[in-house]
Amino acid sequence: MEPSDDRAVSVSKITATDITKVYSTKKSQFVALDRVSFHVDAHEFISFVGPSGCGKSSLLRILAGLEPLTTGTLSISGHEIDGPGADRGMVFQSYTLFPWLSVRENIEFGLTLKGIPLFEKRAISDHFMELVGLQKFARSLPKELSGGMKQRVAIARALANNPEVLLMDEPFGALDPQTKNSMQELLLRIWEKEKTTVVFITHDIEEAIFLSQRVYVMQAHPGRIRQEIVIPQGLRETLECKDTESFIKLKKQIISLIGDHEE
Ligand SMILES: Nc1ncnc2c1ncn2[C@@H]1O[C@H](COP(=O)(O)OP(=O)(O)OP(=O)(O)O)[C@@H](O)[C@H]1O
Repeated sequence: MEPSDDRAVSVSKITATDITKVYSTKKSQFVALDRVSFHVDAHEFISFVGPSGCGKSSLLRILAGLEPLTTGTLSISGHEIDGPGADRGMVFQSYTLFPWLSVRENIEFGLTLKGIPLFEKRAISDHFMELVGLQKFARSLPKELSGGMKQRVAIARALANNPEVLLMDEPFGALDPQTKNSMQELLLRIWEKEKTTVVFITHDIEEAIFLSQRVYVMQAHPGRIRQEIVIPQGLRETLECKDTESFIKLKKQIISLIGDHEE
């Protein structure tokens, strides 16, 4: 189930050291993130969970280069992040497809901007449409798709640009439970196949345990990392694993970690 990733020889893809984020207004300052340090190795799937307001989205926006950090350092493959870049693909909760473009055109959007030749573009979009099971919908417009299908296009579009890291902010948060489950299985399959490095943000503790190799549990006021939880290998084989004793035990452990700090 795990990709052939020997942690002994793996290199940190993302290194964050003592990141602080302070939002300033004319009258006040608000510390959203306080000395947050973490690392993500190449090909790892990492999640951040925590109560509302703990700074999860701020952290992802900083990783995406959409928001500057206040102090600290943050690098991807040794290069400091100083703005958005093609090395990072993003998938948000809200559907961000271009409504006037077909599924194929949405997936090819970044490739068109890069001037990739047509035959190469077609091969890449074919591969990713197949990966997310949307070959039959190549010509459909986003308005003709369900929420789950739109997110599959968003994932395919992000991956088509061959990013070093895939950043996902509650991508399945708006989906019904059944669709959410099938999207989680699909994402896990894609991750195993493509060996993408993924940073995933979610409120859903089950989702984080099911998808991730490690989970960073955050606390709020100010936003800090409370604990790093390593998910045991072999725990997350199929969706049924969510009903096993060890899965439920881990879930309770994370809930109590978050709960302790919400009082
Ligand atoms: N642009 C901003 N200006 C001022 N404060 C902000 C800004 N963006 C976020 N904050 C504050 O920073 C804190 C962290 O916000 P953030 O959205 O990162 O948390 P979150 O963990 O993603 O929350 P949620 O799970 O509810 O989405 C919150 O208290 C929020 O009000």
